[in-house]
Amino acid sequence: MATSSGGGSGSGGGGTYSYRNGATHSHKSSSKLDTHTHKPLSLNSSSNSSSKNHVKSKSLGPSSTTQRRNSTTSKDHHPSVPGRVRVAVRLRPRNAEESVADADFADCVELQPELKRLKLRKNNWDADTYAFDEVLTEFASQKRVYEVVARPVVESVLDGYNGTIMAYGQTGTGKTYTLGRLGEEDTAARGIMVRSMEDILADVSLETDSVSVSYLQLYMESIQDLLDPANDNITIVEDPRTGDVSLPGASLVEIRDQQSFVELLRLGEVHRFAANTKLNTESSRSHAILMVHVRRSIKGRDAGHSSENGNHPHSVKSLKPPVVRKGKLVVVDLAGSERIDKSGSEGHTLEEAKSINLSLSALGKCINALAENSAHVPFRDSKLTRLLRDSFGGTARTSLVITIGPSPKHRGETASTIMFGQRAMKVENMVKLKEEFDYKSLARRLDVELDKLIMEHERQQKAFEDEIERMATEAQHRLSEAERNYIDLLEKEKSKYEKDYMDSIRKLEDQLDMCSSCRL
Ligand SMILES: Nc1ncnc2c1ncn2[C@@H]1O[C@H](COP(=O)(O)OP(=O)(O)OP(=O)(O)O)[C@@H](O)[C@H]1O
Repeated sequence: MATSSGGGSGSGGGGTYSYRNGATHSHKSSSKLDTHTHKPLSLNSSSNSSSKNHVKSKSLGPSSTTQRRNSTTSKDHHPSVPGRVRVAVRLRPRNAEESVADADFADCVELQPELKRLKLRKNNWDADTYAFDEVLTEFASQKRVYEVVARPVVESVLDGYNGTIMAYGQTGTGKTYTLGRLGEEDTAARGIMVRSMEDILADVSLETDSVSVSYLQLYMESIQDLLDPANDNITIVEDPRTGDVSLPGASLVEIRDQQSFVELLRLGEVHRFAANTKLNTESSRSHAILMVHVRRSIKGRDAGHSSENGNHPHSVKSLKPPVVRKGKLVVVDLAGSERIDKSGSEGHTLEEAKSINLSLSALGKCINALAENSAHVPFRDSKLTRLLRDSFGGTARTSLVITIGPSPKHRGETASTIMFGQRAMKVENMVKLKEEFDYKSLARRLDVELDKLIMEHERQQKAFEDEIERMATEAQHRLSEAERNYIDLLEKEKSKYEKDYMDSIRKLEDQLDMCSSCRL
């Protein structure tokens, strides 16, 4: 797993990376700030070591669609640019229950969005302050949340990178609201999944590119297909050479329009609900994972159309396969992060809680290891981390939104969510462009080329045969005409000789007559 500890000289755009609609932002963010001095304080010894290693992340590449369309330069050696995991915190508004129960109490957090800081109240007079990449208040619209949390990741997926958007937080704090809302009655409520697909479909060309999705649930260390519920024990396959993670057993549905994607999400939700009812559990106890595979062919680099450009079809260039960029977007709605001791679980619920705990703590351990640049990152400890291996801290661009509630009753959970987000901010990714030659499409193109050549050959053969036939017919005509002319000529000659002969006979007869009369 490649992590970057120095340099920070990323290519593709230059400048310090910031969310698109935010100000340029330097990363002192993996730190708790002293409330009074606002000086960064270390969280623990590990943060010391990591902060030594921490460098400012450079731009993750062109962010606008226009720039993206123009950035199709040849990159045969997949270049890597570093990019830190971006972490946004989102506060859910008080719900009805909290409005009544906590009426006399201040919220446990105070947000300072313009400073991108959050204050976690310890008591009435003291608070810890934390910096995040983005601080989203209870008034933040779904559109804004999409723009700051997800759009940069979606854009990099369209550029051929892997990207991950995760929501982490206690049950009921708005993870599903943030990621999974379909927004059918109220389009303004559309969540990150729906908005991501809108942007993807708006940017790809369905003639040359393809978009396909898998939708899964990870429950008690077993991966279930939300698009095909009978398929409930999917295995994870890791490519030892590239490190790519795939789920060959999962349904992969090609998406051609937004409506069919929304239908698919709805179907997934129905299956998720049914599966969880059968298992006597709640959806919040499983992780929901949406995988979107975007495969794009790179225009302007496809040398295969040389014949169309007026060049010779057999030029060497036509043997260069077209380039495809493959991006994978993984959107993970993590299970509720509450601790076992607090949930007071027993029996099956305890096992379930342990399983969630196992996967979330494995995720936490991987985050710690990545943040500390450890040689070993324990990805293999859980299915969740195995699944995210190529999407988190590795070769992917990652955005994490941590969701919190305002209630002082859940201060402990809120604090632990904040700590999780703080650690994730230290994870440096080494982003890799996933670009490869498309040999299959080259073979297809060569087949088409061959068919064209065969047709052309057949056409020329036929034209040649037609020409031979035409010439033979013409020769035949000429021969017949010559024959006719010759016969005419012979006839004329014959008539002439016959006439001359008759004339000579007549002359001789006349002469003979004259001699006979003289002799008499
Ligand atoms: N930002 C928000 N604005 C308005 N309502 C919200 C917001 N976030 C969450 N809610 C509401 O809070 C409730 C819980 O949200 P949600 O189900 O998304 O939480 P969750 O974190 O996904 O929970 P679980 O872990 O149980 O799945 C829902 O009724 C949701 O509509």
